[in-house]
Amino acid sequence: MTILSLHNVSKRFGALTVTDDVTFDVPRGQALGIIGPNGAGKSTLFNLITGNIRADAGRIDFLGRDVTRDPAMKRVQAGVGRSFQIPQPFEKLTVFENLATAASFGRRLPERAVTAACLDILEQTELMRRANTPAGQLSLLERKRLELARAMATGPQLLLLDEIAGGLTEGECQALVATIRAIHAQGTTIIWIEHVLHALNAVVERLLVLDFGRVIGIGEPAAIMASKEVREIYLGIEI
Ligand SMILES: Nc1ncnc2c1ncn2[C@@H]1O[C@H](COP(=O)(O)OP(=O)(O)OP(=O)(O)O)[C@@H](O)[C@H]1O
Repeated sequence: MTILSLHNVSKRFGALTVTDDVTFDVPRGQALGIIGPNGAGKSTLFNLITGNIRADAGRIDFLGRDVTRDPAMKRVQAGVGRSFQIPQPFEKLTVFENLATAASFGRRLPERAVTAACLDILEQTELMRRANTPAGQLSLLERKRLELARAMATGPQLLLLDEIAGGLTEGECQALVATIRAIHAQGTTIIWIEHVLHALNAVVERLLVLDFGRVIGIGEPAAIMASKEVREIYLGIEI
């Protein structure tokens, strides 16, 4: 079953076409990676899927329903969860309070259920021992974990991760990858934008390549990375 479909979606900022006639499907349960040079339009694609910006043309279906005109809040409640490239926690709130805020925003749950859901996510994201620490005191890896946890707290069926591995050491990156793999193994569909290709390749089953807002390839990661067009874009970068 398809969880998300984009049909001929386009977006312009002034004279700049940032999303150019993008069409693709994501089957439920899949992990899809999105790669492409800086400015290719990757984050814009996420903003279109979450409803943070509106498409100029085309249609977006989520769980079989046309959500193209739905506001962001409605899409969160329908099951679209998202982490941001730059973590945006409430610095003075504790890790638990940050999660509880995200959980009550994303799901209409009674307070006890919110607490249970948050405890589950703290366990999954290895933040339990930091539950009562203000977000502002976390290490970079913990901030990334909190960003992931906040996205999970909204109860997503589709989890969008925006460059969550950036800036981590190799060891930290592997630790975060293990957590994301475990979340995926439990059935959450993931779309992950990432420049750290080996992290991406440890999780995703399919890769989409974006360049100047256009999809220039989508398919099995090894085949995509071997294609001439992709190698040209990444010329000089070790992949
Ligand atoms: N709100 C906006 N108004 C005008 N231009 C924008 C806006 N948002 C993004 N852009 C432009 O659209 C283009 C694509 O940006 P986007 O952030 O989607 O790229 P990206 O692939 O995510 O890049 P990066 O890998 O650097 O994060 C860039 O040229 C950017 O400057």
